[in-house]
Amino acid sequence: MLDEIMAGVREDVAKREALTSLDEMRVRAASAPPALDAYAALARPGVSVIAEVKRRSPSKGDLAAIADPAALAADYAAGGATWISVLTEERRFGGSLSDLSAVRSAVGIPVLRKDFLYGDYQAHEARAFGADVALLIVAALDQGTLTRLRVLLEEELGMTALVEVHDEAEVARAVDAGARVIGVNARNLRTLEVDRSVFERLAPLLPDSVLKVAESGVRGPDDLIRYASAGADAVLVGEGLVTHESPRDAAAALVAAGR
Ligand SMILES: O=C(O)c1ccccc1NCC(=O)[C@H](O)[C@H](O)COP(=O)(O)O
Repeated sequence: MLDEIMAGVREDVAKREALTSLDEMRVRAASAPPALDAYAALARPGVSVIAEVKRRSPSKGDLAAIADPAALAADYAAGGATWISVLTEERRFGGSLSDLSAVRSAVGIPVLRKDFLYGDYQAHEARAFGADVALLIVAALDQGTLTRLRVLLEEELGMTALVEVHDEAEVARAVDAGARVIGVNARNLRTLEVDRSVFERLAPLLPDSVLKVAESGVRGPDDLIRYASAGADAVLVGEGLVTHESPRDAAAALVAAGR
């Protein structure tokens, strides 16, 4: 699944880079307003909620017809979310960079670009379109690229890197790359099944200094409480919010449970 997604992402990035060069994207990133301190926002007491703008997914197909991603993000922020996550991958998730910039304009809290980054172009693009955080998936990157992109995002672009792992070996690689925020994704990339016990297994391996994000499988407050008792500092929630009749109320209920 990951290889198929990456192949499509590479084709799409090549098309965008043919229109706007890396040099031009660097200039756009450098002229964007400074990134918000997403790390500090997540480090506050309690379990934070990262609320995701997610239209569809490989595992579930269409999830929600999101006509106005900015309005959805504003609802999440009003519900007390700490970050907004925006899926920008187009082919499998129906996202876009337009969604990212619309959300950026609508909220004053940190915004995560959730995509399949493999190179400098996408990192500069994330910053140029207003992201404060970008996802790095360990399984998609060799160690040199993982470390280089983490440094580019955090030390050059002033952003925060959310480094995503699925197993013990990837935890070691994320720590070696200097990750300060690590997300454990409970969704198996081969079977696409969600197993919340993966967080319970991997969280004890993460250094105390690292902020721990539990990704996938939060359908309501009970799931947040389960992740919290295993040491989560934050939960990242997509389907459970976008499919709710009131995403704002659903976000608020999670935020209340996380306090
Ligand atoms: O959601 C998927 O089907 C998926 C498949 C393959 C790679 C990534 C995938 N999802 C990205 C995510 O990590 C989730 O959107 C995020 O953790 C939220 O998960 P959920 O709350 O279960 O929608």
